[in-house]
Amino acid sequence: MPVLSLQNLRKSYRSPAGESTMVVNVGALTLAAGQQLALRGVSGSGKTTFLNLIAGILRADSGSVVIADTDMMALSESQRDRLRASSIGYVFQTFNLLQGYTALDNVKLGMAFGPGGADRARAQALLERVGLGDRLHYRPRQLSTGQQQRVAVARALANRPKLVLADEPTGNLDPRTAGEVLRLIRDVCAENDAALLLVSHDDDVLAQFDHVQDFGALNGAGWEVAL
Ligand SMILES: Nc1ncnc2c1ncn2[C@@H]1O[C@H](COP(=O)(O)OP(=O)(O)OP(=O)(O)O)[C@@H](O)[C@H]1O
Repeated sequence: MPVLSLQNLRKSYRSPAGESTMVVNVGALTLAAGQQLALRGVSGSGKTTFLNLIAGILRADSGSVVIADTDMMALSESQRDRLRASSIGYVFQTFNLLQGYTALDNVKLGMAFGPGGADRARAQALLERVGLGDRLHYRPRQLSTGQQQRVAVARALANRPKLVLADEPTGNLDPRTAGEVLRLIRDVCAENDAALLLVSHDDDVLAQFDHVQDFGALNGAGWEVAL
């Protein structure tokens, strides 16, 4: 059974002038456990919208998104939130860390709704693995941008999700740290047999993937991807 299976996914936005613009129009995409796919896309091409539809943060106008055996489109918003918390790790472009909490607590909170609940030892081990062993008790505003991004990566991976979505996950890191963080994301996904769907415009990031698709060219034409 695929970890992610979507069909005929469409999403339009209304412009401030009231015109409807279709931003996502994807015919089919299937990812099995352990598969890793990168989508190359320029700014504004709809990549974040696409990931938000898969994560159930946004609701599509039509089409289907199935995570393992659960149809996202059939769920209420709170059910989608629960499914996302238990099965999906999302590394957001803007991190979305909770400002009032330490790095360690941010990772533990990310685990609270997962299958194993909050696990301090695992949270600490992941933060050590992203090079933040000496920043466990720092709050986001006491961390550099790149350090915040690494906390976000640790949080997304903490639950051993079946599906990991990553939106420019290394966009704020220097090339060396970016390479390490990307390696970490890919290794943890491989260890857990998780599927990984990453979007980026960075050629160094894309070069690490065996499977790369051009999102900008293919979205809108109702494209289909099967690895
Ligand atoms: N709530 C909204 N209402 C109207 N238009 C929107 C809305 N959200 C996004 N858009 C438009 O949809 C398009 C795609 O936005 P999206 O954030 O998905 O792009 P992206 O490819 O992730 O870009 P970036 O890499 O710059 O983050 C943009 O042109 C944007 O103006």
